[in-house]
Amino acid sequence: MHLLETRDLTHIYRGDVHALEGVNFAAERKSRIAVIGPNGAGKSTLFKHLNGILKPTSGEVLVRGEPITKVNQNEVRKFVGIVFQNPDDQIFSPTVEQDVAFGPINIGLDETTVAHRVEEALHLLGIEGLRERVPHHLSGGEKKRVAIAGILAMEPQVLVLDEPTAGLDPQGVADLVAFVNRLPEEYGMTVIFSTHHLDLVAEMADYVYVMDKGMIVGTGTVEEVFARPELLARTRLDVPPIPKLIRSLRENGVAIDMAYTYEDAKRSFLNAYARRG
Ligand SMILES: Nc1ncnc2c1ncn2[C@@H]1O[C@H](COP(=O)(O)OP(=O)(O)OP(=O)(O)O)[C@@H](O)[C@H]1O
Repeated sequence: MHLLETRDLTHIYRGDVHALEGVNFAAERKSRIAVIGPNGAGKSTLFKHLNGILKPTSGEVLVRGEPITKVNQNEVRKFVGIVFQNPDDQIFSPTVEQDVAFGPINIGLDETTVAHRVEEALHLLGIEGLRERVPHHLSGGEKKRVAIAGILAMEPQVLVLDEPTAGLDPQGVADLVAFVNRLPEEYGMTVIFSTHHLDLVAEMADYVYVMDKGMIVGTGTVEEVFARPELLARTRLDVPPIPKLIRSLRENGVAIDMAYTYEDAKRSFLNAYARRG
């Protein structure tokens, strides 16, 4: 049994837009999953099915093995939290603090629990200083943190992030990566995210689903997917510079370990250098 699963999921929007066609997707506990693919591939549509915002045209979504249609809506929302691409779509309270409290209040938690969860979420995102601010007056990156805090305050087991780095500055991206990477080990959470930046896949995922035209066209570990440049090219994505350089060096006879991130590459280069004596 998977923690979260879609079986033959098909979604046709009004106007005969075939956004998803027979998608089989599965996520396990504590996994970090990237969903990649070009604009319009169906990533956001898939995500909206994962907590029942959309209803399938055909196929089904299963939460811990149970059809989502049989699970109480509140339970589903507690289980799977989605942070949308545009934070303006989910921020609407007069202050940051109230906004982060909105979800927990809505699922009927008592005042003390709500206060505790809000504190923890503000702290985790490092935005305690913004608590009295009007969300609509915040910068894009600040709003993104507020949106994530609002979802985390629900303590979901699955956190879905739709293009989480959109609008973040480089330090904001680094902070987000470090923060998200702690969630599986420290909180037992599963993280599912979409991105157009393959560097982020290397930094933040263990497993990858490649989508194109509403279908899953490839899956595998980061290593497996990056080893298939033709698959990435088909979806208008390219292998990032670090693994590309290291692969090229290996093909040219340099004994160096494969690496996908900056830190791993540094280690590989130093090891190769040391081996040369
Ligand atoms: N509400 C809607 N009504 C009709 N068509 C829609 C709707 N939302 C999305 N679509 C269409 O469904 C397809 C999949 O869109 P979706 O937003 O899921 O793709 P995506 O992979 O998330 O794209 P992006 O990378 O641009 O965010 C696209 O052709 C899009 O135009």
